[in-house]
Amino acid sequence: MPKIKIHRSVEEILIMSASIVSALTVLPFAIYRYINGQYGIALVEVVAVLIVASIGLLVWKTRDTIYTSASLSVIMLAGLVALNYMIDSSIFIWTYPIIMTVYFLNSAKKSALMLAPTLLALLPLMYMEKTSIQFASALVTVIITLIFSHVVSRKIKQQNDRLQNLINYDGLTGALNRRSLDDRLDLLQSLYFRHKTRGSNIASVILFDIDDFKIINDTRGHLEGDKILINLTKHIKQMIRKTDEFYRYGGEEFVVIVNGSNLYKSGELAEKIRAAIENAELLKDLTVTASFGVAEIQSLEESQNWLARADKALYRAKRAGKNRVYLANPEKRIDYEKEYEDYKKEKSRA
Ligand SMILES: Nc1nc2c(ncn2[C@@H]2O[C@H](COP(=O)(O)OP(=O)(O)OP(=O)(O)O)[C@@H](O)[C@H]2O)c(=O)[nH]1
Repeated sequence: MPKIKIHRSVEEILIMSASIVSALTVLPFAIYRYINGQYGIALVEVVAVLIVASIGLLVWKTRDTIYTSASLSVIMLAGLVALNYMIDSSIFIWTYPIIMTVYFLNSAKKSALMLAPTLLALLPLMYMEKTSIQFASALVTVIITLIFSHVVSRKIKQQNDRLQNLINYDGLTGALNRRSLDDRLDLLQSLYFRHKTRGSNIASVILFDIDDFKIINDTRGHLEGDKILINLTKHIKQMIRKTDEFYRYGGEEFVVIVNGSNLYKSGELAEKIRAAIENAELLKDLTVTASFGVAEIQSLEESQNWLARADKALYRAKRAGKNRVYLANPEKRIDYEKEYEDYKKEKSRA
């Protein structure tokens, strides 16, 4: 059985670490309360530890980071308010690291929305229990922490977005690049492998390659060739659904990931794209065509193998005369290996 490697995202690692650290931080306090007979408080803390640990486990299993980071934050904030009221306002000191953790886990806007009611709930207690000067200093320090966390979180997000753009998008066409394709295929493959309900995680790849692009470049020039790649990208982005993803795999090769679609449905989409390319005037007075290979996700397979099956189907389409769609049928165990190797040898000699 092949071993499927799972590459965890930074977000997953952050949430799992935050849940472990939170659970381990609160647990000794729960034990301490229990030993001192504060059973109610110990119970709240144990429940918080269990929920927080479950959230970490959920991320590990489902790889969802959006809902789990929000849930983790809500639990921490609810625990903070509950313990402040159950013990006393000495617990308020935990507000500072919790504000930072919430901003660390969520967007600045979401964090502000979660923190506003929490702080409003804590203020009456602080007002009642603290002297005016203590209340004022708590208020000022919380506001400073909030402003600082908010500004830093927004700045990090801006820089992160810019960096993600550079890392994940192709500079010429603006399509997603090969690096993000590799990550995405890995994720889809591992989700498909892990989930029992396979039907909901089905996906297919359409890999296509512009026909005779070298000749187009040689006759019309490289800049005109670039225009074709740019126009083709615009064209296809308008054709596919919001849930589909479009990538430039390299050179004149592109990939569409069709989420929730089987081999035959994706084959139909590939045929639509093929006809659209042929009929669109991507460059004046020139008919551009492309050849397609389509492969459906299958279990117990490395993601690169999934793409390689589409690649083999694409080469068969090229060999059969180009400007056509071929499907990689997972059930049909025909050995295309030799044909594929011969074709590659032939290509490298040309
Ligand atoms: N204009 C332009 N050309 C590119 C770019 N990237 C790769 N190419 C060219 O794409 C051409 C690909 O040539 P081949 O791999 O021989 O493929 P082909 O001519 O399309 O032939 P078939 O695949 O057999 O149809 C090469 O001439 C590359 O220089 C690019 O970003 N812009």
